[in-house]
Amino acid sequence: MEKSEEACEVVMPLRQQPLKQLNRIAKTAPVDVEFQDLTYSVTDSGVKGGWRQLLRSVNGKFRSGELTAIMGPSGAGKSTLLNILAGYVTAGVKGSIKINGKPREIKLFNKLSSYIMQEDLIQPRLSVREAMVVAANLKLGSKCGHKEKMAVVDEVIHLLGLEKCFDTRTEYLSGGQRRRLSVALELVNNPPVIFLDEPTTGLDNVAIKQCMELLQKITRLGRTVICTIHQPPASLFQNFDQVYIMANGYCVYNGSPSQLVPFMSRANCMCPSTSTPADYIIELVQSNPENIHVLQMHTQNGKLNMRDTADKPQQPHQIEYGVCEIYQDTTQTGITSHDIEFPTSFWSQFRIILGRMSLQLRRNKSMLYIQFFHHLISGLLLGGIFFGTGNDASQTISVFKYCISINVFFMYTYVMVPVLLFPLEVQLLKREYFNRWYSLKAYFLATTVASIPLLILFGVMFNTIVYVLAEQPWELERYLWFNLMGITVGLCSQGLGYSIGASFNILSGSVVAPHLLALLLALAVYGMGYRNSIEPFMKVMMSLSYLRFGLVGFSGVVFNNRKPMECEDVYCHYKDPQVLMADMGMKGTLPEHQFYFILISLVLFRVIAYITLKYRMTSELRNKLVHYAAKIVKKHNDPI
Ligand SMILES: Nc1ncnc2c1ncn2[C@@H]1O[C@H](COP(=O)(O)OP(=O)(O)OP(=O)(O)O)[C@@H](O)[C@H]1O
Repeated sequence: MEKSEEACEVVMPLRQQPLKQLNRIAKTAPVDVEFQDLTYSVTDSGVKGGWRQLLRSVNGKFRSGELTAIMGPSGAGKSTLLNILAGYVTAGVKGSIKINGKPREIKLFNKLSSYIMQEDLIQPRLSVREAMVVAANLKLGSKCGHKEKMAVVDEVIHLLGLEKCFDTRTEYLSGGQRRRLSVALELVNNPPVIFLDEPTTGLDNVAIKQCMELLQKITRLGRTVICTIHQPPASLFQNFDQVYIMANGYCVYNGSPSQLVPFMSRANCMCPSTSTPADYIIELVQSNPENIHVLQMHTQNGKLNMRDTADKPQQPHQIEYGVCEIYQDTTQTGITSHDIEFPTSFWSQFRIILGRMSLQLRRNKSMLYIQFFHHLISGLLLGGIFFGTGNDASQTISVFKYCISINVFFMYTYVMVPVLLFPLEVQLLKREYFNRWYSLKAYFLATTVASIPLLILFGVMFNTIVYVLAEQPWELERYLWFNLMGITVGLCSQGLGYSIGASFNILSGSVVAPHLLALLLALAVYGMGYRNSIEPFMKVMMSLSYLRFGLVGFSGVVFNNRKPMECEDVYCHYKDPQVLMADMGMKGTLPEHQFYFILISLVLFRVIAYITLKYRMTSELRNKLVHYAAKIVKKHNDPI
């Protein structure tokens, strides 16, 4: 940090220098994005026919080395067009999208482009430097050495004016700094195409100006920069190389900002000298739908491009790269799976993500304290309630309730944490996964592994407290099995929590989870006390509840292979705990078997969570399923 500040003082600030590092890592040719007759509809029960057209046969071409703004009033279809061009939405789209004149290969295109979403989704509890280093490690791969990566990080940080907050934690950044960091994170691998959804929203005028300057700088690297913008300040309108104005799913202007006034004159919509052209055209299309029709006819729905010069040739000095590896890939027919791989290997991705998660976990002090005290206090309370019952024959039923309570503790604790926290994590994952930082498998494995040490640490602490306070037998094997049961029930519950957290938002998840847990708990204790008279159907149902295995497992650990308990009364019915095991329908059960069944549930829940995540992340798959489902429903509803 000090070093970079020193350097800034004595030499020309880096942001004024040519961007050597970024230029050096750019191995891709410039990319032009062209679209023709792009139409997109969604199901909407509120409109006639059940379908709503969001894009209506729009056309256009966004060139490399140019900063293009997609503008228009709210609801015009700007974000929809951006999502489609970026490949975020694919199903239900008609028309063609070409990359350098060739049909777009979505997976290869994702490798060429970065999408910066409207919400600044940035990993918390990392400094700007750490967040950038993680991005560089994941996005630049092993072909680039550590020194080169750091040089790129330095250059991007200075380019975006983030040097002052190099060591600031991301959660303490201002709105403008967060926005710049979102751009910086995606810029480290210098992608040829950058999409930005509303990059100026929520920024003040100075920040908007800085943001525009930044986008222009990136454009000068030969990048294709496409952003949506609601209504730019008049002073900045002319800074765009191309503007694409939309209204009600149509294109009403496509061309250079300077050509907008002559264009409106030709369409008999003279712009008064008191209005700025950008504001005026938006007012026009908002005030009267007929104007949309007139303007879209004049621009042939985007086919005509009103450029200052008919077709600006690429400025050779801007593009300094000779080798066009990825471009060649995109135009080759024999695409190998290697072409669409991630920049780093699976294990490197896993290692980097795990490192980041561990650091974030360590820094989340309040969460650590809460978990520590939750386990400690719960352990003391539960141990206090069942104090000294472990070998008391008059309390055998209490010991069984003790097993239920421990099971319930592990269940609620480890289900509810991911239910409440994972939906936020999914939002962050969305940005990084869509921009191809890493594979979902590497992320999911890292998430699973990162949570294990704390679960073991706190789980063993809780178990030891309740074991000692309840005065369970001092036998190492029994104590180890007791811990193993608790930890597997905890891990299994965590898997269930991930499945719920990956499927629902926080609100829905916190309603669904307790209902589901109540059901699993009811199945776990169903028929206890009725010996073996449980109906076969209910036996099958009970086998669906991992809590049943947990309960039987804990009971087996506590009651199996022990001498008769001490009885101080005249008669103790459950002096031999096996009598209770028989009454509860658990006689002859071995904790090992219960442990295996819990393991199966554990794997099952993780697989469900992974598939759900994959479904949520892969917009293509999700959109296709929704699209086909809607088509089937429509078919059935249509009168023959
Ligand atoms: N999945 C959907 N189902 C139904 N309508 C949708 C869907 N997605 C978008 N829309 C509608 O399509 C229209 C265009 O949406 P879009 O988000 O592209 O607008 P926009 O121009 O980006 O607006 P803003 O500037 O307010 O963000 C809006 O009227 C929106 O309500």
